[in-house]
Amino acid sequence: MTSPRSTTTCTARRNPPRRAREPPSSSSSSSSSTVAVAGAAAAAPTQIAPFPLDDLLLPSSSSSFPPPQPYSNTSDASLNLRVFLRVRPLDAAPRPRRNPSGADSKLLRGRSAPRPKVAKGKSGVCLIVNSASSVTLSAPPPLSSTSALLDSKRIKSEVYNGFSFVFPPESRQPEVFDRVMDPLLVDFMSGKSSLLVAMGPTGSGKTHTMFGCPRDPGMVPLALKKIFSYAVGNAARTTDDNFPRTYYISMFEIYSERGKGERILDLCPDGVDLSIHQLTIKGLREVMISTLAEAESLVACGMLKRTTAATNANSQSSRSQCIINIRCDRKSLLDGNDLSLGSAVLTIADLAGAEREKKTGNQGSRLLESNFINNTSMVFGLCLRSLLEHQKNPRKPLQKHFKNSLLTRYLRDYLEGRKRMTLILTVKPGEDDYLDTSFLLRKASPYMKIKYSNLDDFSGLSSQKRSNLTLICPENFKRRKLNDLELAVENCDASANEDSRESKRDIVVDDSEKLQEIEPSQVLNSSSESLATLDSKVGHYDDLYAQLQRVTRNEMIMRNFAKALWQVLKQYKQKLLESEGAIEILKETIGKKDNEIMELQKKLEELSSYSSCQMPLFVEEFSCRVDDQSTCHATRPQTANSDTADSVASSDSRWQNNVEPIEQGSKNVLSRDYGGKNIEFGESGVWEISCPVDLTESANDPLIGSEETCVEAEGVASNDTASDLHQIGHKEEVNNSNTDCSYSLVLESPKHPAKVQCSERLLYEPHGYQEINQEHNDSKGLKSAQSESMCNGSSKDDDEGILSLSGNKGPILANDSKRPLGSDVLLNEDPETKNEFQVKELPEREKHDSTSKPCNVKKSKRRLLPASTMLLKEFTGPDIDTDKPKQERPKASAEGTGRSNGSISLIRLLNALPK
Ligand SMILES: Nc1ncnc2c1ncn2[C@@H]1O[C@H](COP(=O)(O)OP(=O)(O)OP(=O)(O)O)[C@@H](O)[C@H]1O
Repeated sequence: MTSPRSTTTCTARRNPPRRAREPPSSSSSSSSSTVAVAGAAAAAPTQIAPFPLDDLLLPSSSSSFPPPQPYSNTSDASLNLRVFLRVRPLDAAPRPRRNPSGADSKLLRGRSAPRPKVAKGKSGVCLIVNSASSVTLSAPPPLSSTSALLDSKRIKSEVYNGFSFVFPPESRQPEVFDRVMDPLLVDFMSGKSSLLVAMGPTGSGKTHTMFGCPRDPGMVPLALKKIFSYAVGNAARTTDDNFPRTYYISMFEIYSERGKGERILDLCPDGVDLSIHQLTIKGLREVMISTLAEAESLVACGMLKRTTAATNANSQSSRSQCIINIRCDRKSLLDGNDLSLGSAVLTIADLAGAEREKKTGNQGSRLLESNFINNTSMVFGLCLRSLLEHQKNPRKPLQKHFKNSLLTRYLRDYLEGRKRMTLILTVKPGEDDYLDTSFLLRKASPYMKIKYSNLDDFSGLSSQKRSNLTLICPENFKRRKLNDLELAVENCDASANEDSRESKRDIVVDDSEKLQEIEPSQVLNSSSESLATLDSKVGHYDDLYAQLQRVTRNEMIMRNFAKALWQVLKQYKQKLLESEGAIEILKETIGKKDNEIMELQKKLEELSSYSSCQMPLFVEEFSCRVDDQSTCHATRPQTANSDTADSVASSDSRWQNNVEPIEQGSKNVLSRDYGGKNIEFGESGVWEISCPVDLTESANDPLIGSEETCVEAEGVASNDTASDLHQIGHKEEVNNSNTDCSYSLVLESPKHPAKVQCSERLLYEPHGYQEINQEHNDSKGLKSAQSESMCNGSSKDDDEGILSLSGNKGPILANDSKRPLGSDVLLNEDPETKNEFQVKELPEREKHDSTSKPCNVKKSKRRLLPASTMLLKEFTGPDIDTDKPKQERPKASAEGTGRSNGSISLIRLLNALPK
């Protein structure tokens, strides 16, 4: 093992301080004095004296600030990122010592300047401290009237609130330490890692705040002092819970050499260029420190090694981002086992300040350095801004800006909110610094809204893994390195601390025996190789982990999809079952209905057979009553090609049988039917069925129900399976005879031979029936015709010649053979066709006319003109306006019978007919 003291002996400043050109600002004197101090420090490379901490460190109790609280124990409000603001004195001359009689008083004697005060309203100042958490930034007054006009709309002053604390220019380092670093140290000692970053424009005092100078030490030396005072105190108190702590320091800087990309340099003595992989910096030396002196020497050595250069803005401007890690390793010595309980790392980052080319006057390589510095500052700010926006709106992804610079890659856990970070902003209050100060405050003040509410839970597996690796890798390297170093130390420095070496040799006793036979360089090489192998494995594990995450996510997606699909399928299955149930119910219903239909059909058949056998009433009623002796014919006399099949037998036995004489002398019912007879059509075509009727015999019969006489016909296919015959017309012809009428039906015959039954009824009922419903089924069970008449009972008043209607309900009986006076038939005197039922085929023209009126049996019901009206029209002329609406007709007859003139005339006419 080596000691920090030994590493300081080979100090060589890589970038020796150069004297800067005189900056234009008024702080030139202070700069030169600072350089003088720094030069003095560099002039004694062999031995770096420890910082005079004791006489400068103010006890917390003597400070006006309250005692420090660890951040982790504070209230919820303090869970935000803590942003401190430190205002550099306008004239940053070295401050007078509190105790001028101290050891270093010679350096400052005679050069002590009064502490610069920034008074409110004092000219030359753009930043005024309002309170402990607020400042006001005022734009400097314009230089000329023209620019005053241009700048008239510029914001004159801005107030920035919410800082964790604002350190005024006169504040001293211990005060800053108490406020900023002490709480971090408390957390650090209790095992929590944290980061302190100093940000600000060049020359604003970042390095001064972090490292200070021998007379005015900054946060790092003060923290080391506190750490070791704590360690000594605990050692004096025997043990610290049986958990002895071991501290290590590692330092490195990230810089850019002539703009050739970023590099990492180990700031420890004999440090070399390093590389970064993930969060691990390969080859970074970590030196164990056991005393304050060792630590201070190591830090001083690193500061001397850090790249600095003089610019117009800062005589010793940092040209790199410097990072110091102080690691505390706790071990358990219980049961004699050396078991690590984990490490906490306190990271302190002194960033190079953003700079303007105009101010720094940089050229060449310095200018390239400026670009690198500004770029790193910008990426750092972008990371924090992205974290803030992500926390404000979690739907916004956390941008991976950290990839754009080595510094942000190394500090990724802090920049993504997994570990606590504290910012200290340093600004210059001069008017010349207005732009830099304004830029910094505008950019960085919102960062105080970043929250650390879920520090413990937020670190996922990946983060945890990275953290472990970060801790493990240096530890492994350190162990191997320590073995090597210990061997070297054993050979060259036998008077070193034997106890310490012995204890460490015990830790690695097995390895050391082997390593004694190996050259140190070989050990180093093998260590580097092992580290490289480990790094590659880490990379491999990272890839595996990323793949695992992808697979897990895909699995979740597929699982959810399968669940949703399963639900849909279940719903469909349920619906299917319901449908099947409904189908079963319907099937049962259909079966029942089928049974009912079968029963009804059976009943119907029974009724049909009964009616054909027992009740010839229908046949009789639908028989053609041309006369008792005549026969009916269905003919086609007028067609050209009707020679062979013109005349069709129309008189069958049933027809003849059906034409039975009815009770003679009975005038109760008179029915005249066209139909009931079967006429067979041999060919398809349009046929006309006509029957002349002699009305002479029934001229004196009382007429009832004549107004509602209907004619229906139905074609029946010969095979009794289909009904294709259509009534497509209805002809009525009136001849100049009051005894003859001709009634025709125009039928369309199908291709198949068919039978036709047609009927027309005129009912006479002196004593009356009000309603007659008839239904006919032929012997083959086919419904053939239906006729319905409204009839009223009637009585004939011979004296008056008036047919009075009245009646009772009753069945219709068989008719007599008297020809009725058809209400809707016309008189025809044609002797040849008299009493013949003819079937004629219509000419083509008439076919078209007829077929254009679709007619089927069911629709053939129509309301005919009352027979009385037709007859009266014929005989009396148009005097009787029966077609007019009822309200336009005369209300009552002259006789006061309440009957219409038409009815009276009809009755008179009927009475006048020869019997
Ligand atoms: N609070 C202060 N009190 C006294 N002197 C200060 C204070 N802050 C800064 N200075 C002095 O100002 C000069 C510049 O400070 P410093 O080098 O720390 O600036 P910086 O921000 O680190 O600049 P850069 O980013 O260029 O490195 C130094 O000489 C330093 O001593």
